[in-house]
Amino acid sequence: MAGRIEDYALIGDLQTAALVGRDGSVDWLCLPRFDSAACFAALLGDESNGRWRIAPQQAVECTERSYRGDTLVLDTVWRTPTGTVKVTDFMPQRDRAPDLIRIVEGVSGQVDMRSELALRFDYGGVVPWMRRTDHHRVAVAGPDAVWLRTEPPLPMYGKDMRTYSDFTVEEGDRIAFVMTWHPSHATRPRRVAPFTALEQSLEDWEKWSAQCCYQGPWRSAVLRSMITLKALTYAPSGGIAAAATTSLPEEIGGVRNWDYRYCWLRDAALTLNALVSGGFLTEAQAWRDWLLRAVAGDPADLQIMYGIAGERRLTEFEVSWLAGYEGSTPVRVGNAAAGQLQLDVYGEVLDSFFLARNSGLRDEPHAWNLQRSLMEFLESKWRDPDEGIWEVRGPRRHFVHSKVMAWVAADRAARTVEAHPKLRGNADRWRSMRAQVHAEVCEKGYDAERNTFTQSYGSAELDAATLLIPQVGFLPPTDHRVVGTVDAVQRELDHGGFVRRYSPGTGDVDGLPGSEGAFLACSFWLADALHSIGRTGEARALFERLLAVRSDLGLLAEEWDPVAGRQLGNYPQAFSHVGLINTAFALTGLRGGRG
Ligand SMILES: OC[C@H]1O[C@H](O[C@H]2O[C@H](CO)[C@@H](O)[C@H](O)[C@H]2O)[C@H](O)[C@@H](O)[C@@H]1O
Repeated sequence: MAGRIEDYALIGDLQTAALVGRDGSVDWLCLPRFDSAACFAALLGDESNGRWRIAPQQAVECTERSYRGDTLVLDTVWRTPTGTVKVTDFMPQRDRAPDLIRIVEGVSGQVDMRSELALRFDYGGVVPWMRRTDHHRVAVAGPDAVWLRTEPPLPMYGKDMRTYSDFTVEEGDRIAFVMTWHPSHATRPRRVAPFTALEQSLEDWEKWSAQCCYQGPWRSAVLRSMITLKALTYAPSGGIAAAATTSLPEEIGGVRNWDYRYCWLRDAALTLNALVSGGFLTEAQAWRDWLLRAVAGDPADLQIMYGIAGERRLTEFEVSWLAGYEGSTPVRVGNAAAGQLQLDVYGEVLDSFFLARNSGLRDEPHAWNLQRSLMEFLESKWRDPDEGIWEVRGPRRHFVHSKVMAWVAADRAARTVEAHPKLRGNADRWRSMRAQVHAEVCEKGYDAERNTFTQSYGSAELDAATLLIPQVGFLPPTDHRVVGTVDAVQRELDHGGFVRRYSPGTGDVDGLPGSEGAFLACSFWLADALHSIGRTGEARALFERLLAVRSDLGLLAEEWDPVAGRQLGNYPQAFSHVGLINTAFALTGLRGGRG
């Protein structure tokens, strides 16, 4: 059975990522990309759906684990009655084939170890054909091939369609297991030198992390979140995945299980803002280039999300042979939300361009042309109902947050032309749209009796996304409607000291049965809003509560269940880590990720 979500560590090579449990088992890995089929899918089923465990023969869970310094190299340590052993897991940043390297090191005494590899391609459904070739085991099924070897060579044996190796390590021993994926039709992959690759990986990550400009009291939490965001970036294209997994449930046993291994313009724009705030401009440049390629064409064809290389078709289907995380079905691959209209995305994208420009990112003429086309499209669409930031599968509505973000788009476009007169654009028209949106939201999206903005026009429901109103500059934090909204969200969307995004249990809010946990990004937004209205003590207390629910390695899923005291939803999730970074910046008195 899979562990708790927060029991998993993330390792990755900037093209894909693996989740490693406290028991030494890699239970999730998609090869060769984040969104490829998984060859280890025990996370969403059981051991028979593929995993790779290396651990002492006697011990179950490790005694300690940590990332080495400011890197994505994971050390897992077992202290056993006979000795201590360490397993170091990492994926070298890739030139060609992806490698997963696991180095077993004897620390003291002697420990009997076992490696048990069960490869199951196509999301745990396909058992490969295994063969031996000079010091390698090779697993082949359809388009996939995986090569396994050790350095120095160790005997391996096959049993029950798994590959085992039993061995003993003594103090000073170092044995490297190297698993390499490549297309089955290609010639054998080049050999990676595992010990050199380890040194190189440590150096690459330390060098990258050293650029982080945040120097406040929460530096280690901020940097771990930055590293996690970087790990979710698909280096060849600059696309950013929303999370490393599919179908980790928002409710244990429930149906709210979605595939997040894609690039949402919203999540990516917010991620980019956080990276820019942290001093990482190269990623901003890469994502802007990704975006220009992905959305090239008619702005009417803009999707709210794409594949990590810019693919448009993300057809959703259910993986019937996987039993789901703790029985949470269906397991979904693909995401039908790709076909939705979500008006806030335009505001997110224009805001992130605005921030990038103000942060010194090189300007490209076609980047401005793209923003102009997006504005033209939005000018004709902002009055329409949409599916909104929460991607509800019920009927379209006039979501307040969507309209506020349409205001942001018009505001940033007008201000860009004001600041850069050489850029062509009809600032008068955008200023006029900005004024119209503002007036409409304040008239139709605000409930004067309860002194709060609502989820959609005319609705009594609340929405934590309206906490962003002061952050994006729609109204000043001192405005009584902002303060009233903060109070109302605290009163009505509180979930064990954290915040729900809306009330899923009441009425037909999102078209889905069941409930969900507190939404971590929204909880960070409440901390930001509290701080902005001068209630910094409450903001800090909430922020500290949020830091406390991170995993021992500093990772966050999408949601938190305050009753069961466990994380929920896809993992690790960029949205949550972006929230952490922005709140840390705000509470430190530094600029956050908004224009
Ligand atoms: O719960 C309903 C929706 O959940 C997913 O969307 C959420 O995740 C996205 C990626 O992080 C985020 O951009 C969005 O705001 C969230 O609501 C799922 O992808 C949707 O299909 C689903 O309707």
